[in-house]
Amino acid sequence: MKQVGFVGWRGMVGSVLMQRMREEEDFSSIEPIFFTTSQIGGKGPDIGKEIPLLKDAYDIAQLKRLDVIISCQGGAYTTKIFGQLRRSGWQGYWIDAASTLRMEDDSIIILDPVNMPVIKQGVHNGIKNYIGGNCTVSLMLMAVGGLLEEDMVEWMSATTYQAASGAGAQNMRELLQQMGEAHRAAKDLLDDPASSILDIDRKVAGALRNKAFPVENFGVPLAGSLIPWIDKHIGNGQSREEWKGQAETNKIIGHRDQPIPVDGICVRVGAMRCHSQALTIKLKQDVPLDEIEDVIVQSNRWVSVVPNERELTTEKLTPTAVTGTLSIPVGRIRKLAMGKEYLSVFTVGDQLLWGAAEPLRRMLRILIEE
Ligand SMILES: NC(=O)C1=CN([C@@H]2O[C@H](COP(=O)(O)OP(=O)(O)OC[C@H]3O[C@@H](n4cnc5c(N)ncnc54)[C@H](OP(=O)(O)O)[C@@H]3O)[C@@H](O)[C@H]2O)C=CC1
Ligand SMILES: N[C@@H](CC(=O)OP(=O)(O)O)C(=O)O
Repeated sequence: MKQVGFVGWRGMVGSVLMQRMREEEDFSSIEPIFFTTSQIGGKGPDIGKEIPLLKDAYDIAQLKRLDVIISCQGGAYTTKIFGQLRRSGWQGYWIDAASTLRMEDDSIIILDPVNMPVIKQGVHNGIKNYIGGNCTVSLMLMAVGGLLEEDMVEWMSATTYQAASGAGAQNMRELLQQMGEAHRAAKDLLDDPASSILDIDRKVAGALRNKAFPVENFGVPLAGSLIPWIDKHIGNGQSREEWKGQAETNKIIGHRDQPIPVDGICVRVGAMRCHSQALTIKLKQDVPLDEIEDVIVQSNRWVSVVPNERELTTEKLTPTAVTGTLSIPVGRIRKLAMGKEYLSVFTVGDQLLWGAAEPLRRMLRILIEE
């Protein structure tokens, strides 16, 4: 059995990974060893079988014994440990949720329902580093990867509606605190059916702008508002999250020589853990909508088409409907007024599942079944 080390298993992404691995009984075919940066000698997670106590995630000698390491610990850990480990001669497989190594030539971005041939070729060629993609990119490709695979797309533009979870566990908590504060400010007026809605609105706006409003993690209010910037500025007016759209998409599908343009605006909204995206797709030619829908639904078994009707859309194409599931609904599919090659699509996906943990556990399976 392969010895597999887990670092970052108790964080938010790591916990979702543990849950999925238990559900899929992945632990039965490996010898798991759990690591920590802060609780050496403590107890690991309950995985339904005996495991050793937690080992030091900075102990290169321990890490060197492993066949595979899965890290959900974050980029700082990868930056500190990965180079040392490789320089020490370690030849094992490194599977990582962090973005640090994604664009390196000796790594593959993993999203097997979309790029299994690229992954298989990588394993065959001796590539040892397999990195989960950016959540927005992975969810977009789970939704419309079929159109790219069929070479139907000239360019794509995404406007995203990204959940608080993408910014971390503390940010999810802060969003809820902000919601509570906004409600508290208006509660007395809300309880009075005769109160004026404009008075309620004024109270809420006052609370959001108050210096005491909890913004330690987001920096500004998200509840009752939105934030049209995610991650750093890369210097050309684009945010790093927006840059990843084209860079990672083309690497995932293996199109690095003639990249398909992908660009747009990434926006944080007050959803908990589902990212949504409105995509404008310029097709290479006019294709009827029923053919487009066929290509989308046939591309993987998690994607589904929601008919472009009001009731079905509001019921099925929302973060509330999708959260905690692997479903990738795609809806609002229609041609835009700009012309028959201009397609509009809306999609929703759980950013902790397909956007983070699921590609990692599936990559481990691929390696074990090799
Ligand atoms: N959040 C996201 O949506 C995505 C994140 N990623 C990547 O995954 C990395 C990890 O993200 P995320 O899971 O959100 O990070 P977390 O902050 O939830 O967890 C990271 C580590 O913090 C330590 N930690 C300290 N206090 C606690 C606590 N109270 N509860 C749990 N863990 C604690 C744990 O390490 P220890 O046990 O060693 O103390 C844990 O492994 C990111 O840095 C990013 O690179 C990738 C895609 C999406
Ligand atoms: N940046 C994403 C989450 C994330 O972790 O992305 P990446 O894995 O590319 O750093 C978000 O905020 O929603």
